[in-house]
Amino acid sequence: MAHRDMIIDGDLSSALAAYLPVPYNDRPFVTLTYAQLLDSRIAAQPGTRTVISHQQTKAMTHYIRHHHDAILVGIGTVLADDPKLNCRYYLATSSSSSIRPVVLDPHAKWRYSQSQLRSLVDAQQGLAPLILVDADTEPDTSESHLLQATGGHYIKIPVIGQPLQTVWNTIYKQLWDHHHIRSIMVEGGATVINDLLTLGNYDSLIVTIGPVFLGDKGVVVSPQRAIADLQAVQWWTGIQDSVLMARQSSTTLNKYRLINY
Ligand SMILES: NC(=O)c1ccc[n+]([C@@H]2O[C@H](COP(=O)([O-])OP(=O)(O)OC[C@H]3O[C@@H](n4cnc5c(N)ncnc54)[C@H](O)[C@@H]3O)[C@@H](O)[C@H]2O)c1
Ligand SMILES: Nc1nc(=O)c(N)c(NC[C@H](O)[C@H](O)[C@H](O)COP(=O)(O)O)[nH]1
Repeated sequence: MAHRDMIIDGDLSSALAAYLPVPYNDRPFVTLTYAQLLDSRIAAQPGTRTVISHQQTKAMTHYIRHHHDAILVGIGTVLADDPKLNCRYYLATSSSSSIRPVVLDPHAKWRYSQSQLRSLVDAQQGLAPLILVDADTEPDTSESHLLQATGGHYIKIPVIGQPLQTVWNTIYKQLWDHHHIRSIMVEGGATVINDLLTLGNYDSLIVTIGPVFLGDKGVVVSPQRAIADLQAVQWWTGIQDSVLMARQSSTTLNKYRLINY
Protein backbone atom coordinates (compact mmCIF):
# COMPACT_ATOMS: atom_id res chain seq x y z
CA MET A 1 0.00 0.00 0.00
CA ALA A 2 1.55 3.31 -1.07
CA HIS A 3 1.63 6.15 1.46
CA ARG A 4 1.16 9.43 -0.31
CA ASP A 5 2.24 11.34 2.82
CA MET A 6 5.73 9.81 2.60
CA ILE A 7 7.04 12.33 0.10
CA ILE A 8 10.38 13.91 0.86
CA ASP A 9 11.19 17.52 -0.01
CA GLY A 10 13.51 17.75 -3.02
CA ASP A 11 16.03 19.98 -1.25
CA LEU A 12 16.16 17.60 1.71
CA SER A 13 16.80 14.54 -0.46
CA SER A 14 19.55 16.49 -2.29
CA ALA A 15 21.18 17.44 1.00
CA LEU A 16 20.99 13.85 2.29
CA ALA A 17 22.75 12.39 -0.76
CA ALA A 18 26.22 12.97 0.71
CA TYR A 19 25.35 11.05 3.90
CA LEU A 20 23.71 7.94 2.48
CA PRO A 21 25.56 4.58 2.44
CA VAL A 22 28.48 3.95 0.14
CA PRO A 23 29.83 0.41 -0.34
CA TYR A 24 32.70 -0.75 1.84
CA ASN A 25 34.79 -3.91 1.35
CA ASP A 26 34.98 -5.22 4.85
CA ARG A 27 32.20 -3.86 7.06
CA PRO A 28 28.72 -2.35 6.87
CA PHE A 29 28.18 1.39 6.45
CA VAL A 30 26.46 2.61 9.64
CA THR A 31 24.09 5.58 9.88
CA LEU A 32 23.10 6.78 13.37
CA THR A 33 19.81 8.66 13.18
CA TYR A 34 17.25 9.82 15.74
CA ALA A 35 14.93 12.70 16.66
CA GLN A 36 15.61 14.89 19.69
CA LEU A 37 14.19 18.04 21.22
CA LEU A 38 16.00 21.23 22.26
CA ASP A 39 17.23 19.79 25.55
CA SER A 40 18.75 16.74 23.84
CA ARG A 41 15.90 14.51 25.02
CA ILE A 42 14.31 11.82 22.86
CA ALA A 43 11.34 10.76 24.99
CA ALA A 44 9.22 12.53 27.63
CA GLN A 45 9.75 9.68 30.13
CA PRO A 46 11.64 6.38 30.14
CA GLY A 47 9.68 3.60 28.47
CA THR A 48 7.26 5.86 26.62
CA ARG A 49 7.01 6.94 23.00
CA THR A 50 7.08 10.65 22.24
CA VAL A 51 6.24 11.95 18.79
CA ILE A 52 8.95 14.45 17.84
CA SER A 53 9.23 14.48 14.05
CA HIS A 54 6.98 16.56 11.83
CA GLN A 55 5.49 14.74 8.82
CA GLN A 56 8.34 16.17 6.70
CA THR A 57 11.09 14.64 8.84
CA LYS A 58 9.11 11.42 9.38
CA ALA A 59 9.10 11.06 5.60
CA MET A 60 12.87 11.64 5.72
CA THR A 61 13.27 8.74 8.16
CA HIS A 62 11.48 6.42 5.75
CA TYR A 63 13.52 7.77 2.84
CA ILE A 64 16.69 6.93 4.80
CA ARG A 65 15.29 3.47 5.66
CA HIS A 66 14.78 2.95 1.93
CA HIS A 67 18.54 3.32 1.42
CA HIS A 68 19.64 0.78 4.05
CA ASP A 69 19.70 -3.01 4.25
CA ALA A 70 18.87 -3.13 7.97
CA ILE A 71 17.30 -1.02 10.72
CA LEU A 72 18.60 -1.69 14.25
CA VAL A 73 16.97 -0.80 17.58
CA GLY A 74 17.40 -1.95 21.18
CA ILE A 75 14.80 -3.95 23.10
CA GLY A 76 13.89 -0.87 25.20
CA THR A 77 12.56 0.81 22.06
CA VAL A 78 10.66 -2.27 20.97
CA LEU A 79 8.97 -2.66 24.37
CA ALA A 80 8.13 1.08 24.58
CA ASP A 81 7.04 1.67 20.98
CA ASP A 82 5.94 -1.66 19.44
CA PRO A 83 7.47 -0.22 16.24
CA LYS A 84 6.66 -1.22 12.68
CA LEU A 85 10.32 -1.09 11.55
CA ASN A 86 9.37 -1.28 7.90
CA CYS A 87 9.84 1.22 5.10
CA ARG A 88 6.79 3.22 4.12
CA TYR A 89 8.59 5.37 1.56
CA TYR A 90 8.04 4.06 -1.93
CA LEU A 91 9.86 4.93 -5.10
CA ALA A 92 7.90 4.59 -8.32
CA THR A 93 10.04 1.57 -9.14
CA SER A 94 9.66 -0.27 -5.85
CA SER A 95 6.53 -1.35 -4.05
CA SER A 96 7.66 -3.38 -1.07
CA SER A 97 9.56 -2.87 2.15
CA SER A 98 12.92 -4.58 2.03
CA ILE A 99 14.64 -3.25 5.13
CA ARG A 100 15.55 -5.99 7.63
CA PRO A 101 14.69 -5.18 11.27
CA VAL A 102 17.42 -6.08 13.76
CA VAL A 103 16.64 -6.00 17.49
CA LEU A 104 19.31 -6.13 20.20
CA ASP A 105 17.54 -8.21 22.86
CA PRO A 106 20.19 -9.98 25.00
CA HIS A 107 17.68 -11.76 27.27
CA ALA A 108 15.08 -12.57 24.55
CA LYS A 109 12.37 -10.49 26.24
CA TRP A 110 10.49 -9.59 23.06
CA ARG A 111 7.34 -11.50 22.19
CA TYR A 112 7.53 -11.12 18.42
CA SER A 113 4.39 -13.25 18.09
CA GLN A 114 2.34 -10.47 19.78
CA SER A 115 3.93 -7.56 17.94
CA GLN A 116 2.75 -5.11 15.35
CA LEU A 117 5.72 -6.12 13.19
CA ARG A 118 4.53 -9.73 13.09
CA SER A 119 1.14 -8.55 11.68
CA LEU A 120 2.95 -6.49 9.05
CA VAL A 121 5.13 -9.45 8.10
CA ASP A 122 2.01 -11.60 7.73
CA ALA A 123 0.55 -8.89 5.48
CA GLN A 124 3.82 -8.78 3.48
CA GLN A 125 4.43 -5.19 4.53
CA GLY A 126 7.70 -5.83 6.33
CA LEU A 127 10.50 -8.35 6.79
CA ALA A 128 10.78 -10.64 9.80
CA PRO A 129 13.45 -9.53 12.27
CA LEU A 130 16.87 -10.78 13.21
CA ILE A 131 16.92 -10.84 17.02
CA LEU A 132 20.36 -10.61 18.64
CA VAL A 133 20.41 -12.51 21.92
CA ASP A 134 23.24 -13.29 24.31
CA ALA A 135 25.13 -16.52 23.69
CA ASP A 136 23.81 -17.92 27.00
CA THR A 137 20.13 -17.04 26.37
CA GLU A 138 17.66 -19.74 25.26
CA PRO A 139 14.77 -18.08 23.40
CA ASP A 140 11.26 -19.48 23.86
CA THR A 141 10.77 -22.44 21.49
CA SER A 142 7.41 -21.38 20.06
CA GLU A 143 8.71 -17.83 19.45
CA SER A 144 11.74 -19.31 17.71
CA HIS A 145 9.60 -21.53 15.45
CA LEU A 146 7.28 -18.68 14.51
CA LEU A 147 10.22 -16.38 13.82
CA GLN A 148 11.86 -18.92 11.51
CA ALA A 149 8.59 -19.71 9.76
CA THR A 150 8.21 -16.03 8.85
CA GLY A 151 11.82 -15.68 7.68
CA GLY A 152 13.52 -14.29 10.79
CA HIS A 153 16.17 -15.71 13.13
CA TYR A 154 17.54 -15.51 16.62
CA ILE A 155 21.28 -14.84 16.44
CA LYS A 156 23.37 -15.76 19.45
CA ILE A 157 26.38 -13.58 20.16
CA PRO A 158 28.43 -12.89 23.31
CA VAL A 159 26.89 -9.72 24.76
CA ILE A 160 26.62 -9.89 28.55
CA GLY A 161 29.84 -8.86 30.26
CA GLN A 162 31.60 -7.97 27.00
CA PRO A 163 33.25 -4.58 26.42
CA LEU A 164 30.95 -2.22 24.53
CA GLN A 165 33.22 -1.98 21.53
CA THR A 166 33.45 -5.76 21.25
CA VAL A 167 29.66 -6.06 21.31
CA TRP A 168 29.22 -3.63 18.44
CA ASN A 169 32.06 -5.08 16.39
CA THR A 170 30.52 -8.52 16.77
CA ILE A 171 27.11 -7.20 15.69
CA TYR A 172 28.48 -5.46 12.59
CA LYS A 173 30.60 -8.48 11.66
CA GLN A 174 27.81 -10.99 12.19
CA LEU A 175 25.39 -8.99 10.03
CA TRP A 176 28.05 -8.53 7.35
CA ASP A 177 29.38 -12.10 7.30
CA HIS A 178 26.18 -14.11 7.72
CA HIS A 179 23.27 -11.94 6.63
CA HIS A 180 24.69 -10.00 3.70
CA ILE A 181 23.88 -6.67 5.38
CA ARG A 182 25.95 -3.90 3.83
CA SER A 183 24.32 -0.89 5.50
CA ILE A 184 22.72 -0.45 8.91
CA MET A 185 20.49 2.39 10.06
CA VAL A 186 20.63 2.59 13.87
CA GLU A 187 17.49 4.35 15.17
CA GLY A 188 17.71 4.00 18.95
CA GLY A 189 16.83 4.02 21.69
CA ALA A 190 18.66 6.06 24.29
CA THR A 191 21.09 3.35 25.43
CA VAL A 192 22.04 2.39 21.91
CA ILE A 193 22.35 6.02 20.74
CA ASN A 194 24.52 6.97 23.73
CA ASP A 195 26.81 3.98 23.14
CA LEU A 196 27.33 4.76 19.46
CA LEU A 197 27.82 8.49 20.14
CA THR A 198 30.47 7.61 22.72
CA LEU A 199 32.24 4.95 20.64
CA GLY A 200 32.03 6.91 17.40
CA ASN A 201 31.46 3.69 15.43
CA TYR A 202 29.14 5.15 12.80
CA ASP A 203 29.77 6.73 9.40
CA SER A 204 26.92 9.26 9.15
CA LEU A 205 24.95 11.08 11.81
CA ILE A 206 21.49 12.45 10.93
CA VAL A 207 19.63 14.12 13.80
CA THR A 208 16.17 15.69 13.64
CA ILE A 209 15.77 18.52 16.15
CA GLY A 210 12.28 19.68 17.14
CA PRO A 211 11.45 23.06 18.75
CA VAL A 212 10.30 21.81 22.19
CA PHE A 213 11.87 21.36 25.63
CA LEU A 214 10.91 18.13 27.38
CA GLY A 215 12.17 19.03 30.85
CA ASP A 216 13.96 17.03 33.47
CA LYS A 217 11.85 13.85 33.28
CA GLY A 218 12.87 13.40 29.65
CA VAL A 219 15.37 10.81 28.40
CA VAL A 220 18.69 12.46 27.43
CA VAL A 221 21.08 11.41 24.69
CA SER A 222 24.69 12.59 24.79
CA PRO A 223 28.11 11.01 24.33
CA GLN A 224 30.30 10.46 27.41
CA ARG A 225 33.13 12.39 25.76
CA ALA A 226 33.36 15.71 23.97
CA ILE A 227 33.04 15.47 20.19
CA ALA A 228 34.11 18.48 18.17
CA ASP A 229 35.34 16.94 14.94
CA LEU A 230 32.23 15.99 12.97
CA GLN A 231 32.88 16.47 9.25
CA ALA A 232 30.86 17.90 6.35
CA VAL A 233 28.22 19.36 8.68
CA GLN A 234 25.05 20.58 6.99
CA TRP A 235 21.72 21.84 8.30
CA TRP A 236 18.32 21.64 6.66
CA THR A 237 15.35 23.52 8.11
CA GLY A 238 11.75 22.60 7.41
CA ILE A 239 8.32 23.75 8.59
CA GLN A 240 8.93 22.68 12.19
CA ASP A 241 12.19 20.76 12.55
CA SER A 242 15.83 21.21 11.62
CA VAL A 243 18.03 18.31 10.56
CA LEU A 244 21.74 18.03 11.27
CA MET A 245 23.71 15.88 8.85
CA ALA A 246 27.36 15.04 9.44
CA ARG A 247 30.00 12.46 8.72
CA GLN A 248 32.21 10.82 11.26
CA SER A 249 35.74 12.23 11.30
CA SER A 250 38.31 10.17 9.45
CA THR A 251 40.52 10.20 12.57
CA THR A 252 37.84 8.51 14.64
CA LEU A 253 36.96 6.06 11.87
CA ASN A 254 40.60 5.16 11.25
CA LYS A 255 41.19 4.62 14.93
CA TYR A 256 38.11 2.44 15.09
CA ARG A 257 39.06 0.47 11.99
CA LEU A 258 42.70 0.00 13.06
CA ILE A 259 41.65 -1.43 16.37
CA ASN A 260 38.91 -3.63 15.10
CA TYR A 261 39.19 -4.75 11.53
N1 LIG B 1 13.27 10.01 19.37
C1 LIG B 1 13.89 8.99 18.80
O1 LIG B 1 14.48 9.15 17.73
C2 LIG B 1 13.86 7.66 19.45
C3 LIG B 1 14.39 6.58 18.75
C4 LIG B 1 14.34 5.32 19.34
C5 LIG B 1 13.83 5.18 20.62
N2 LIG B 1 13.37 6.27 21.27
C6 LIG B 1 12.91 6.14 22.65
O2 LIG B 1 14.00 5.61 23.43
C7 LIG B 1 13.44 4.94 24.56
C8 LIG B 1 14.08 3.58 24.70
O3 LIG B 1 15.44 3.73 25.04
P1 LIG B 1 16.15 2.64 25.97
O4 LIG B 1 17.48 3.16 26.36
O5 LIG B 1 15.20 2.24 27.06
O6 LIG B 1 16.23 1.38 25.01
P2 LIG B 1 17.13 0.87 23.81
O7 LIG B 1 16.21 0.72 22.66
O8 LIG B 1 18.39 1.64 23.65
O9 LIG B 1 17.45 -0.60 24.34
C9 LIG B 1 18.25 -0.76 25.48
C10 LIG B 1 18.42 -2.23 25.74
O10 LIG B 1 19.15 -2.83 24.66
C11 LIG B 1 20.06 -3.77 25.16
N3 LIG B 1 21.41 -3.27 24.89
C12 LIG B 1 21.75 -2.13 24.27
N4 LIG B 1 23.09 -2.03 24.17
C13 LIG B 1 23.60 -3.13 24.75
C14 LIG B 1 24.91 -3.63 24.95
N5 LIG B 1 26.00 -2.96 24.53
N6 LIG B 1 25.07 -4.78 25.60
C15 LIG B 1 24.00 -5.46 26.03
N7 LIG B 1 22.73 -5.08 25.85
C16 LIG B 1 22.54 -3.92 25.21
C17 LIG B 1 19.82 -3.88 26.66
O11 LIG B 1 18.88 -4.91 26.88
C18 LIG B 1 19.24 -2.52 26.98
O12 LIG B 1 18.42 -2.55 28.13
C19 LIG B 1 11.94 4.86 24.33
O13 LIG B 1 11.33 5.87 25.11
C20 LIG B 1 11.79 5.15 22.86
O14 LIG B 1 10.55 5.71 22.52
C21 LIG B 1 13.35 7.49 20.70
N1 LIG C 1 12.56 9.89 13.71
C1 LIG C 1 11.79 9.72 14.80
N2 LIG C 1 10.90 10.67 15.14
C2 LIG C 1 10.13 10.53 16.24
O1 LIG C 1 9.32 11.42 16.55
C3 LIG C 1 10.24 9.34 17.03
N3 LIG C 1 9.46 9.14 18.13
C4 LIG C 1 11.16 8.37 16.62
N4 LIG C 1 11.29 7.22 17.30
C5 LIG C 1 12.12 6.20 16.73
C6 LIG C 1 11.87 4.85 17.28
O2 LIG C 1 12.82 3.90 16.76
C7 LIG C 1 10.54 4.34 16.90
O3 LIG C 1 10.40 3.11 17.55
C8 LIG C 1 10.44 4.11 15.44
O4 LIG C 1 10.55 5.32 14.74
C9 LIG C 1 9.11 3.56 15.14
O5 LIG C 1 9.15 3.19 13.85
P1 LIG C 1 7.83 2.93 13.10
O6 LIG C 1 7.35 4.28 12.60
O7 LIG C 1 6.82 2.29 14.02
O8 LIG C 1 8.31 2.03 11.99
N5 LIG C 1 11.93 8.59 15.52
